[in-house]
Amino acid sequence: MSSVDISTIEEAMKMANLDTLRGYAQNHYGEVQQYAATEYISQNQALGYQVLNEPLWNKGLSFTPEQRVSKNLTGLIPHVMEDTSKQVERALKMIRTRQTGIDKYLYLSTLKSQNTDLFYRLLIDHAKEMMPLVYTPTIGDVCLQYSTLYTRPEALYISIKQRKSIRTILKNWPHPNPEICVVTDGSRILGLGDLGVNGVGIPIGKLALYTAAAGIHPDRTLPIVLDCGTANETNLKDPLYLGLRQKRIPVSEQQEFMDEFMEAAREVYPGMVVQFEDFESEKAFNYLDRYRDSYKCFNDDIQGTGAVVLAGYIGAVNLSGVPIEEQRLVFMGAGSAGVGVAKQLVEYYTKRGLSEAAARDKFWLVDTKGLVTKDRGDKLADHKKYFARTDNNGHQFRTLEEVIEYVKPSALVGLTATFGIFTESIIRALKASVDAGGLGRRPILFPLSNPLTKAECTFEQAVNWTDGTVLFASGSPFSNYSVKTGDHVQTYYPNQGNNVYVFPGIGLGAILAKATRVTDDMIYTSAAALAGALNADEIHKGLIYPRIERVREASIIVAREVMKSARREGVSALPESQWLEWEEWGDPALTKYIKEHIYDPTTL
Ligand SMILES: O=C([O-])CC(=O)C(=O)O
Ligand SMILES: [Mg+2]
Repeated sequence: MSSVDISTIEEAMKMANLDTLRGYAQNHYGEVQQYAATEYISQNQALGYQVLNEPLWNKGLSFTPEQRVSKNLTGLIPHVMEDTSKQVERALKMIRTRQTGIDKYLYLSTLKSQNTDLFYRLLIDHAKEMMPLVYTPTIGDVCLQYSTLYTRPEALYISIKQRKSIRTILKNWPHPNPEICVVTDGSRILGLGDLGVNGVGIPIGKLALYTAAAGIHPDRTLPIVLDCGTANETNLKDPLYLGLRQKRIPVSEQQEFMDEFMEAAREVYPGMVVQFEDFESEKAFNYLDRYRDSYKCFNDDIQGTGAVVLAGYIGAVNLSGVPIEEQRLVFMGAGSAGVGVAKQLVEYYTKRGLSEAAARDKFWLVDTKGLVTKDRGDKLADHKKYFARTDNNGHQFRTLEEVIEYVKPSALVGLTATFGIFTESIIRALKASVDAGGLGRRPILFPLSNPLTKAECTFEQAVNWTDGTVLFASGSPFSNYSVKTGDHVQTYYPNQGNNVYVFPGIGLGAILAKATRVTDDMIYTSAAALAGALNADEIHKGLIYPRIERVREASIIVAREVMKSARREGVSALPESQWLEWEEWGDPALTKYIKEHIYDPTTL
């Protein structure tokens, strides 16, 4: 809580002893300051090895000579005194000389468990290089190998066998009052399928981003995996697998387990926002529907992905030369993310004045059986029915090629978890259909599946097969691509349309507004806020998202707008007087409040 006015607490220290400081803090400070005061007391009382072994107190080699004496640290650390930047330099050297993504991840994970400030300094200041190591794509490999990589617990593991003890388990978490929980059942980890308990890497990674991108205090985050068995045969056969060695339980049994979990979580941590992550589609939609009106929760894959793609789509349409009324979108993939994104875009169109039916008409969803139509003859999953087409005159379009030929889309979105499914002929057909509408028009192509090994096409392919005209966003990060013709080098910049641009801000906004629900408008607002967060340089470069180095700035803007939406929606439990004050002073006052309430790693 470095943003807390420690000098004031120090003043309190002068006038009171440590015991009365706590009372002083309770009487005079808000919750955050109380937390800081407690931290302050603990830090000042802890000595020697205890300080070094507590990642939030450990300052590595930055302890001053006085601190080394007063905290009994002399001789426990090397003699040199270094500032943060020197220690960041060492960490960077270490990471850059490791050979594999996993090795780099393991180093970072150890650092995180030993020196919180240093880890987050590194992650925040070197976001472009570090985020892919802590999150997608590396986290995908980590989850695949988690049973082997495991050395220590970093999350709560709640198995169906422990149904009766959910409250006890939640209370066993060592940090008081978590504000945000990311929970998965491991059933659809990125595009990698059912990884069972090994999917826990996702909540861990997402919560590290909550801290790096939105400044939620690391001690206030809670990763959880619900172990309901797994359909993954490789895991079940692996003697080192860490989860329950049984097939996934039936959906109805998991529903009861989930009900119990949600109730217990609210009872034990009433202030906590719950983010559902990487549940397979049917459960993802069911749980969101079931809990959204009575719990503080949202689904990142449906709503977070929906919002981030909407933000990018707004930017892309502006650059595409294809007027919004003429846009026609083909979605390859009709799972939680595909349908979630399409619905978010429908909302965008309806907000721009289209009827819901006219908006829905702009979307053609394709799954493994072809175009999703009402009369296809198979039993459509409930979440697909909304988008089932009726304009096919009894004809079924079985392949993506046929659909593109029929629809002549302006935008193609991929959420299939199938590498390379956007082939050269498909991408060229997309370009041709956009070109046919007039000169200077640009195709929108979003291969969004994660990690990179599941991306529907690469950035290089997209550029080459559209003669450089593509407006591109992928879920995992691709590098810039340069093409040399004679002496001229043309560099193309990809966009990363990843939900990391919105979920941290949605969570932070909901927490700070003391939202009792996460409403559709809060999600929609996060997209609009992100679309408006680009700076002049990014607009000049033709980007549709802020550069990833600016994710923290973007998250603060997203959080601010989400807070305001919570207030408009009547779900903010903050006192009216607080809102009136912000209304009087406007965005700068609210932004200041947010900045004062977020964690910023101490830099020495
Ligand atoms: O984790 C990511 O990078 C995006 C995401 O939610 C997913 O692919 O499920
Ligand atoms: Mg996800």
